[in-house]
Amino acid sequence: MSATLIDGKAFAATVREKVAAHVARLKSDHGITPGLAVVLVGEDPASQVYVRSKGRQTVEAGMNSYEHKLDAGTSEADLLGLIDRLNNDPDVHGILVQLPLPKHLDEGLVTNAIDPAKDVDGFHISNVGLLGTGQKSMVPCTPLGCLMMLRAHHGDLSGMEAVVIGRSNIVGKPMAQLLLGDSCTVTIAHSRTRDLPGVVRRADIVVAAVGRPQMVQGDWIRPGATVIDVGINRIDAPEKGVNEDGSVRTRLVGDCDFESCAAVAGAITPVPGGVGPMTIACLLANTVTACCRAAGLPEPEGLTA
Ligand SMILES: NC(=O)C1=CN([C@@H]2O[C@H](COP(=O)(O)OP(=O)(O)OC[C@H]3O[C@@H](n4cnc5c(N)ncnc54)[C@H](OP(=O)(O)O)[C@@H]3O)[C@@H](O)[C@H]2O)C=CC1
Ligand SMILES: Nc1nc(=O)c2c([nH]1)NC[C@@H]1CN(c3ccc(C(=O)N[C@@H](CCC(=O)O)C(=O)O)cc3)C=[N+]21
Repeated sequence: MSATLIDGKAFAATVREKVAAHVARLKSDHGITPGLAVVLVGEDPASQVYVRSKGRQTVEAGMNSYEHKLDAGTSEADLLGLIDRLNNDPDVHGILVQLPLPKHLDEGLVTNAIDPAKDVDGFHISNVGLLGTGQKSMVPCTPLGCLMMLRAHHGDLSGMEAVVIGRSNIVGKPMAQLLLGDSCTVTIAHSRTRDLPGVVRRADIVVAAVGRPQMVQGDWIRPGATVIDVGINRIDAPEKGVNEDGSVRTRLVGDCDFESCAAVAGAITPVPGGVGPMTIACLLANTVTACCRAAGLPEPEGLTA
């Protein structure tokens, strides 16, 4: 491997320290404790892991964590009722509804029911529109975490060729907006893109958000490019043996083939320990930002886009 490893886990720890320091000041100087409400509908095991992790890190940063676990059959009206209560609760500064939701619930409707000022995911159409027009908004956590790592690694990004693979509303599109905001020349690739390897070879910055394990190959990467791997994919790892119940053990991999990409890239994020921990750190950062805006206080520096 010749690439520099961008250590998202370590970077996330520094973001959380900044958040904790700001939270301590809000408490001591203003008597305000930021609060984050996380709503989980159903029992998806991966979602339960993330929600637990979010709750623990929220408390570790000195903030209040409110977890709402609803059963998988919860009606849309009940969920909207909860969101309405959270919107009107002055102790709650950030609201996150864990996605995906069970099929009978309309994700768009639910997301847009959240008060945009408390929308720490940045998924509300108002925040999407503000980001798209270069105005102050709540910025989606995963792309924000990627941007922070890119800025820390490169300094100024202006004029760089960036290729984002994936056009989802939660990762690909907001990532492209942020890179454009930093004056990159941005290409968004997706499943209909012709000659994806050829498109990716142009890039100084590659952000892979596809959901296909180890798809991006080393020979797609321009030598020296920076590779940000957003993918979180669980694959069978028979080399790790079997669980007690006889099922095969698994491991996490990204959307990039780490070995071959790291041999060519200038810098690369690992999976795990890359974008994932930064996503949660940015969620905490957004909660503090939302709290400061609500209180009319100055926002922490370096924690928004
Ligand atoms: N680290 C973190 O914190 C987070 C990680 N993730 C991970 O990031 C990945 C992407 O997530 P998300 O954006 O929600 O996924 P989506 O499934 O919503 O979007 C995937 C995108 O990849 C494109 N795509 C699929 N197959 C190909 C292909 N063969 N070639 C080129 N493009 C392709 C799709 O194109 P099209 O639109 O044409 O179908 C789509 O735009 C997943 O692995 C997810 O687990 C997600 C959120 C947070
Ligand atoms: N409303 C909403 N907002 C989200 O931000 C959101 C969501 N729904 N639904 C699911 C996705 C996924 N996501 C991750 C967060 C942290 C890690 C993370 O910390 N991953 C660790 C590994 C964790 C493990 O071992 O499973 C790592 O990459 O090192 C991963 C994925 C947030 N998401």
